[in-house]
Amino acid sequence: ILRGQETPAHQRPYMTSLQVSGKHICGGFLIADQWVLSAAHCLQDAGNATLQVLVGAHSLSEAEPNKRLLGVRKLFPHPNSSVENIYNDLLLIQLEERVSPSADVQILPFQREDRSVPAGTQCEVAGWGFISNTGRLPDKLHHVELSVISNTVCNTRIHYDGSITEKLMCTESKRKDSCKGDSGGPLVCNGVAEGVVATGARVCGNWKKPGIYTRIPPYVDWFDSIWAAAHQ
Ligand SMILES: NCc1cccc(NC(=O)c2cccc3[nH]c(C(N)=O)cc23)c1
Repeated sequence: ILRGQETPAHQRPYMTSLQVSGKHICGGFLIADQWVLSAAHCLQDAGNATLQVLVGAHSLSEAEPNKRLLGVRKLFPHPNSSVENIYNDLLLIQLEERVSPSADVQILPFQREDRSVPAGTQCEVAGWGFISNTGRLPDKLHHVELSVISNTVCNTRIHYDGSITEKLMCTESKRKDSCKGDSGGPLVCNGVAEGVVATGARVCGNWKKPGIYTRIPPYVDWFDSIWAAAHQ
């Protein structure tokens, strides 16, 4: 998170850290008591190493009462996700066990209505990703408030020149921005998850490269199909 602020401890209790060998690689968030939503591109950084999901954390290193490092039962990268492009960059993670909700571990509701978030809406994103372009990683959760920009503006030549589909959305990236390590985290607008941080351009905080987020509503049927199969 560039030019945001350290989050008051446990104030975003839905946030999870996706870890490989005890190292934070991506964000994610609890959408049910055994399910986390993140980004498929995060698996690129994982290779075939063991993935774990940290819940209930503020600090990545310090002991905290409700902090739990959980195993992964099954990974469901979106079938149309690809290393080649930014489309369908979603990963559903089935945890080894159900989490018990607490002050520090809560589910975040996601948007089911497929209506675009109006340009100018103030949303927020949180994560343990880069807090500087030189790649400084924080120990504690950060968040930043970002303004939504329309896909029309985001598709102009100076920005993404037509590559932003209706399954993606953009936020301003002038100074404040999400960055490497924030991928998979939620874009929260009016208390509801509307998007997931996509591994955007290789730059952060450059107004010419707005933040790119995978919109959640277009994928609700996919979530439901996975859940139906898992709970048969
Ligand atoms: N909203 C922008 C946004 C959101 C999420 C992820 C990213 N970027 C990266 O994942 C990334 C990947 C590789 C090298 C990189 N170097 C840098 C950098 N020095 O800033 C970023 C990256 C950018």
